[in-house]
Amino acid sequence: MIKVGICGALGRMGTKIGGLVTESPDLELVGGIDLKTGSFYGTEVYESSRIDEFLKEKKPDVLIDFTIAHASVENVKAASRNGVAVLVGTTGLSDEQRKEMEEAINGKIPAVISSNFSLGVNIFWHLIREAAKQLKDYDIEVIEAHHHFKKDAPSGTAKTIINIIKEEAGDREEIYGREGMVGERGNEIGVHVVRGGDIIGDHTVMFAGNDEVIELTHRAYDRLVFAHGVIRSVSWIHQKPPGIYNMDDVLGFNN
Ligand SMILES: NC(=O)C1=CN([C@@H]2O[C@H](COP(=O)(O)OP(=O)(O)OC[C@H]3O[C@@H](n4cnc5c(N)ncnc54)[C@H](OP(=O)(O)O)[C@@H]3O)[C@@H](O)[C@H]2O)C=CC1
Ligand SMILES: O=C(O)C1=N[C@H](C(=O)O)C[C@H](O)C1
Repeated sequence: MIKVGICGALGRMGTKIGGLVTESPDLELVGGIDLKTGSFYGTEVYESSRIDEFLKEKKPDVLIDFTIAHASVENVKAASRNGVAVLVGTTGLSDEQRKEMEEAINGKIPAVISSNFSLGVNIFWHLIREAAKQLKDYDIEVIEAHHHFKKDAPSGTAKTIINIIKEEAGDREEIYGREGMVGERGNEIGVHVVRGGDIIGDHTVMFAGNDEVIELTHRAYDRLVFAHGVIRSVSWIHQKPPGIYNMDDVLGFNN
Protein backbone atom coordinates (compact mmCIF):
# COMPACT_ATOMS: atom_id res chain seq x y z
CA MET A 1 0.00 0.00 0.00
CA ILE A 2 1.27 3.49 -0.81
CA LYS A 3 0.47 5.94 1.98
CA VAL A 4 -0.81 9.32 0.77
CA GLY A 5 -1.17 12.69 2.53
CA ILE A 6 -2.85 15.72 0.95
CA CYS A 7 -2.06 19.42 1.54
CA GLY A 8 -5.08 21.56 0.74
CA ALA A 9 -7.21 18.59 1.84
CA LEU A 10 -10.38 20.63 2.34
CA GLY A 11 -10.12 22.51 -0.97
CA ARG A 12 -11.73 21.85 -4.35
CA MET A 13 -8.90 19.66 -5.62
CA GLY A 14 -7.97 18.15 -2.25
CA THR A 15 -11.45 16.71 -1.77
CA LYS A 16 -11.58 15.25 -5.31
CA ILE A 17 -8.16 13.64 -4.92
CA GLY A 18 -8.96 12.37 -1.41
CA GLY A 19 -12.06 10.64 -2.77
CA LEU A 20 -10.10 8.86 -5.48
CA VAL A 21 -7.32 7.85 -3.06
CA THR A 22 -9.85 6.15 -0.79
CA GLU A 23 -11.30 4.28 -3.80
CA SER A 24 -7.87 3.07 -5.00
CA PRO A 25 -7.00 -0.46 -3.79
CA ASP A 26 -3.23 0.23 -3.78
CA LEU A 27 -3.41 3.57 -1.93
CA GLU A 28 -4.09 4.46 1.69
CA LEU A 29 -5.16 7.97 2.69
CA VAL A 30 -3.34 8.83 5.94
CA GLY A 31 -4.69 12.36 6.40
CA GLY A 32 -4.51 15.94 5.27
CA ILE A 33 -3.11 19.39 5.94
CA ASP A 34 -5.11 22.60 5.59
CA LEU A 35 -5.55 26.02 7.19
CA LYS A 36 -8.53 24.66 9.08
CA THR A 37 -8.54 21.40 11.02
CA GLY A 38 -11.20 18.77 10.60
CA SER A 39 -11.74 15.35 9.19
CA PHE A 40 -11.44 14.12 5.67
CA TYR A 41 -12.72 10.72 4.50
CA GLY A 42 -12.36 9.42 8.05
CA THR A 43 -8.80 10.74 8.51
CA GLU A 44 -7.52 13.75 10.44
CA VAL A 45 -6.73 17.12 8.85
CA TYR A 46 -3.83 18.83 10.65
CA GLU A 47 -3.40 22.60 10.75
CA SER A 48 -0.69 23.69 8.28
CA SER A 49 1.88 24.74 10.92
CA ARG A 50 1.93 21.11 12.17
CA ILE A 51 3.13 19.65 8.88
CA ASP A 52 6.37 18.16 10.29
CA GLU A 53 4.37 16.48 13.06
CA PHE A 54 1.94 15.15 10.43
CA LEU A 55 4.75 13.72 8.30
CA LYS A 56 6.44 12.06 11.30
CA GLU A 57 3.23 10.62 12.78
CA LYS A 58 1.35 9.56 9.64
CA LYS A 59 4.43 8.66 7.56
CA PRO A 60 3.00 9.22 4.07
CA ASP A 61 5.09 7.87 1.17
CA VAL A 62 3.74 10.60 -1.10
CA LEU A 63 2.58 14.12 -0.18
CA ILE A 64 0.24 15.85 -2.67
CA ASP A 65 0.06 19.64 -2.69
CA PHE A 66 -2.87 21.65 -4.12
CA THR A 67 -2.81 24.78 -1.94
CA ILE A 68 -1.46 28.24 -2.77
CA ALA A 69 2.00 29.30 -3.94
CA HIS A 70 3.67 30.37 -0.66
CA ALA A 71 2.20 27.38 1.22
CA SER A 72 3.26 24.99 -1.49
CA VAL A 73 6.92 26.03 -1.14
CA GLU A 74 6.80 25.46 2.63
CA ASN A 75 5.05 22.11 2.24
CA VAL A 76 7.66 20.88 -0.24
CA LYS A 77 10.45 22.00 2.12
CA ALA A 78 8.81 19.98 4.91
CA ALA A 79 8.50 16.93 2.64
CA SER A 80 12.16 17.27 1.75
CA ARG A 81 13.18 17.50 5.45
CA ASN A 82 11.26 14.29 6.06
CA GLY A 83 12.28 12.40 2.91
CA VAL A 84 8.76 12.21 1.44
CA ALA A 85 8.04 12.20 -2.34
CA VAL A 86 5.83 15.07 -3.56
CA LEU A 87 3.32 15.85 -6.28
CA VAL A 88 2.78 19.57 -6.79
CA GLY A 89 -0.24 20.89 -8.68
CA THR A 90 -0.31 24.34 -7.11
CA THR A 91 0.09 27.18 -9.62
CA GLY A 92 0.91 30.88 -9.36
CA LEU A 93 4.47 30.45 -8.06
CA SER A 94 6.86 33.33 -8.78
CA ASP A 95 10.23 32.51 -10.36
CA GLU A 96 11.85 32.91 -6.93
CA GLN A 97 9.33 30.57 -5.29
CA ARG A 98 9.84 27.97 -8.03
CA LYS A 99 13.62 28.19 -7.51
CA GLU A 100 13.24 27.79 -3.76
CA MET A 101 11.03 24.74 -4.31
CA GLU A 102 13.48 23.19 -6.78
CA GLU A 103 16.37 23.70 -4.34
CA ALA A 104 14.41 21.83 -1.67
CA ILE A 105 13.79 18.92 -4.05
CA ASN A 106 17.01 18.47 -6.00
CA GLY A 107 19.17 15.60 -4.76
CA LYS A 108 16.77 14.90 -1.88
CA ILE A 109 13.33 13.66 -2.94
CA PRO A 110 11.43 12.72 -6.11
CA ALA A 111 8.78 15.23 -7.25
CA VAL A 112 6.29 15.56 -10.07
CA ILE A 113 5.44 19.20 -10.67
CA SER A 114 2.77 20.01 -13.26
CA SER A 115 0.53 22.97 -13.89
CA ASN A 116 -2.01 20.49 -15.23
CA PHE A 117 -2.31 16.80 -14.33
CA SER A 118 -5.07 15.95 -16.85
CA LEU A 119 -4.18 13.52 -19.61
CA GLY A 120 -6.09 15.68 -22.10
CA VAL A 121 -4.10 18.84 -21.36
CA ASN A 122 -0.83 16.95 -21.60
CA ILE A 123 -1.80 15.77 -25.11
CA PHE A 124 -3.08 19.31 -25.90
CA TRP A 125 0.38 20.72 -25.00
CA HIS A 126 1.94 18.37 -27.58
CA LEU A 127 -0.57 19.48 -30.23
CA ILE A 128 0.22 23.13 -29.47
CA ARG A 129 3.96 22.39 -29.75
CA GLU A 130 3.48 20.85 -33.20
CA ALA A 131 1.25 23.71 -34.41
CA ALA A 132 3.63 26.39 -33.09
CA LYS A 133 6.59 24.66 -34.78
CA GLN A 134 4.75 24.71 -38.14
CA LEU A 135 3.07 28.12 -37.81
CA LYS A 136 5.93 30.34 -36.64
CA ASP A 137 4.72 33.26 -38.79
CA TYR A 138 1.12 33.22 -37.56
CA ASP A 139 -0.23 35.56 -34.91
CA ILE A 140 -0.75 33.57 -31.72
CA GLU A 141 -3.23 34.38 -28.94
CA VAL A 142 -3.88 32.44 -25.73
CA ILE A 143 -7.28 32.63 -24.02
CA GLU A 144 -8.06 30.98 -20.68
CA ALA A 145 -11.22 30.92 -18.58
CA HIS A 146 -11.64 29.76 -14.98
CA HIS A 147 -14.08 29.97 -12.10
CA HIS A 148 -14.89 32.97 -9.94
CA PHE A 149 -12.62 31.79 -7.07
CA LYS A 150 -9.35 31.23 -8.92
CA LYS A 151 -6.61 33.33 -7.32
CA ASP A 152 -3.79 33.34 -9.89
CA ALA A 153 -3.77 34.72 -13.43
CA PRO A 154 -2.93 33.70 -16.01
CA SER A 155 -3.41 30.04 -15.14
CA GLY A 156 -0.41 27.78 -14.71
CA THR A 157 -1.58 25.86 -17.78
CA ALA A 158 -1.60 29.07 -19.85
CA LYS A 159 1.94 29.87 -18.64
CA THR A 160 3.07 26.42 -19.77
CA ILE A 161 1.39 27.05 -23.14
CA ILE A 162 3.21 30.39 -23.49
CA ASN A 163 6.56 28.69 -22.79
CA ILE A 164 5.86 25.99 -25.39
CA ILE A 165 4.97 28.62 -28.00
CA LYS A 166 8.16 30.57 -27.27
CA GLU A 167 10.28 27.40 -27.48
CA GLU A 168 8.84 26.49 -30.88
CA ALA A 169 7.94 29.80 -32.55
CA GLY A 170 10.65 32.03 -31.07
CA ASP A 171 10.65 34.54 -28.26
CA ARG A 172 7.73 36.98 -28.32
CA GLU A 173 6.50 39.69 -25.99
CA GLU A 174 3.51 38.71 -23.83
CA ILE A 175 0.70 41.27 -24.12
CA TYR A 176 -2.00 40.94 -21.45
CA GLY A 177 -5.28 42.17 -22.95
CA ARG A 178 -5.36 45.21 -25.17
CA GLU A 179 -6.94 48.60 -24.63
CA GLY A 180 -6.86 51.99 -26.33
CA MET A 181 -4.71 52.90 -29.35
CA VAL A 182 -2.54 49.81 -29.30
CA GLY A 183 -1.14 50.23 -32.81
CA GLU A 184 -0.22 47.49 -35.20
CA ARG A 185 0.27 44.04 -33.77
CA GLY A 186 3.92 43.29 -33.01
CA ASN A 187 5.90 40.12 -32.41
CA GLU A 188 3.75 39.16 -29.45
CA ILE A 189 1.59 36.56 -27.77
CA GLY A 190 -1.74 38.05 -26.71
CA VAL A 191 -2.91 36.59 -23.40
CA HIS A 192 -6.56 36.94 -22.34
CA VAL A 193 -7.91 35.89 -18.95
CA VAL A 194 -11.61 35.30 -18.23
CA ARG A 195 -12.95 34.66 -14.69
CA GLY A 196 -16.52 33.67 -13.90
CA GLY A 197 -19.02 31.26 -12.44
CA ASP A 198 -17.95 27.67 -12.03
CA ILE A 199 -15.87 27.25 -15.19
CA ILE A 200 -13.49 24.39 -14.31
CA GLY A 201 -10.75 25.33 -16.78
CA ASP A 202 -10.83 26.25 -20.49
CA HIS A 203 -7.77 26.99 -22.62
CA THR A 204 -7.68 28.05 -26.27
CA VAL A 205 -4.71 28.82 -28.50
CA MET A 206 -5.52 30.73 -31.68
CA PHE A 207 -3.11 30.67 -34.62
CA ALA A 208 -4.27 33.44 -37.00
CA GLY A 209 -2.80 33.63 -40.50
CA ASN A 210 -3.96 35.20 -43.76
CA ASP A 211 -7.35 33.81 -44.76
CA GLU A 212 -7.31 31.10 -42.09
CA VAL A 213 -7.43 30.56 -38.34
CA ILE A 214 -6.66 27.43 -36.37
CA GLU A 215 -7.98 27.16 -32.81
CA LEU A 216 -6.99 24.43 -30.42
CA THR A 217 -9.18 24.17 -27.31
CA HIS A 218 -9.22 22.04 -24.19
CA ARG A 219 -12.14 22.22 -21.77
CA ALA A 220 -12.29 20.46 -18.43
CA TYR A 221 -15.84 19.55 -17.36
CA ASP A 222 -14.93 17.99 -13.99
CA ARG A 223 -11.92 18.32 -11.65
CA LEU A 224 -11.77 14.53 -11.72
CA VAL A 225 -9.69 14.83 -14.91
CA PHE A 226 -6.90 16.46 -12.87
CA ALA A 227 -7.41 14.08 -9.94
CA HIS A 228 -7.09 10.98 -12.14
CA GLY A 229 -3.71 12.25 -13.39
CA VAL A 230 -2.63 12.78 -9.79
CA ILE A 231 -3.56 9.22 -8.83
CA ARG A 232 -1.61 7.86 -11.80
CA SER A 233 1.39 9.96 -10.69
CA VAL A 234 1.29 8.68 -7.09
CA SER A 235 2.07 5.09 -8.13
CA TRP A 236 4.64 6.34 -10.65
CA ILE A 237 6.61 8.58 -8.26
CA HIS A 238 6.73 6.06 -5.41
CA GLN A 239 10.35 4.94 -4.92
CA LYS A 240 11.70 6.93 -7.89
CA PRO A 241 15.18 8.47 -7.47
CA PRO A 242 15.31 12.11 -6.33
CA GLY A 243 14.66 14.64 -9.08
CA ILE A 244 12.04 16.84 -10.69
CA TYR A 245 9.74 15.04 -13.08
CA ASN A 246 6.76 16.11 -15.18
CA MET A 247 3.68 14.45 -16.65
CA ASP A 248 5.55 13.49 -19.83
CA ASP A 249 7.70 11.28 -17.58
CA VAL A 250 4.63 9.82 -15.86
CA LEU A 251 2.87 9.16 -19.17
CA GLY A 252 5.98 7.57 -20.69
CA PHE A 253 6.42 10.21 -23.42
CA ASN A 254 10.10 10.69 -22.50
CA ASN A 255 11.01 6.99 -22.84
N1 LIG B 1 -2.08 21.16 -11.64
C1 LIG B 1 -3.37 20.91 -11.81
O1 LIG B 1 -3.77 19.96 -12.51
C2 LIG B 1 -4.36 21.76 -11.10
C3 LIG B 1 -3.92 22.76 -10.32
N2 LIG B 1 -4.78 23.49 -9.57
C4 LIG B 1 -4.18 24.44 -8.65
O2 LIG B 1 -4.27 23.91 -7.34
C5 LIG B 1 -4.36 24.96 -6.39
C6 LIG B 1 -5.57 24.74 -5.50
O3 LIG B 1 -6.74 24.85 -6.27
P1 LIG B 1 -8.19 24.61 -5.61
O4 LIG B 1 -8.25 23.27 -5.00
O5 LIG B 1 -9.18 25.00 -6.62
O6 LIG B 1 -8.13 25.72 -4.47
P2 LIG B 1 -8.91 25.77 -3.07
O7 LIG B 1 -8.76 27.17 -2.57
O8 LIG B 1 -10.24 25.17 -3.22
O9 LIG B 1 -8.04 24.77 -2.16
C7 LIG B 1 -6.83 25.12 -1.56
C8 LIG B 1 -6.90 24.67 -0.12
O10 LIG B 1 -5.64 24.92 0.49
C9 LIG B 1 -5.89 25.58 1.72
N3 LIG B 1 -4.70 26.30 2.15
C10 LIG B 1 -4.39 27.60 2.05
N4 LIG B 1 -3.20 27.86 2.62
C11 LIG B 1 -2.74 26.68 3.09
C12 LIG B 1 -1.60 26.30 3.81
N5 LIG B 1 -0.68 27.19 4.22
N6 LIG B 1 -1.43 25.00 4.12
C13 LIG B 1 -2.36 24.08 3.79
N7 LIG B 1 -3.50 24.39 3.12
C14 LIG B 1 -3.68 25.68 2.78
C15 LIG B 1 -7.08 26.45 1.45
O11 LIG B 1 -7.67 26.91 2.64
P3 LIG B 1 -8.62 28.24 2.60
O12 LIG B 1 -9.73 27.93 1.66
O13 LIG B 1 -9.06 28.39 4.04
O14 LIG B 1 -7.73 29.35 2.13
C16 LIG B 1 -7.95 25.46 0.69
O15 LIG B 1 -8.66 24.60 1.55
C17 LIG B 1 -4.39 26.25 -7.20
O16 LIG B 1 -3.08 26.77 -7.28
C18 LIG B 1 -4.85 25.78 -8.59
O17 LIG B 1 -4.43 26.62 -9.61
C19 LIG B 1 -6.13 23.29 -9.61
C20 LIG B 1 -6.63 22.32 -10.42
C21 LIG B 1 -5.79 21.47 -11.23
O1 LIG C 1 -7.34 26.82 -10.35
C1 LIG C 1 -7.86 25.97 -11.10
O2 LIG C 1 -9.04 25.65 -10.99
C2 LIG C 1 -7.02 25.33 -12.13
N1 LIG C 1 -5.75 25.60 -12.11
C3 LIG C 1 -4.74 25.05 -12.95
C4 LIG C 1 -4.04 26.15 -13.70
O3 LIG C 1 -3.82 27.23 -13.14
O4 LIG C 1 -3.65 25.94 -14.86
C5 LIG C 1 -5.24 23.92 -13.80
C6 LIG C 1 -6.69 23.98 -14.20
O5 LIG C 1 -6.82 24.80 -15.32
C7 LIG C 1 -7.61 24.37 -13.08
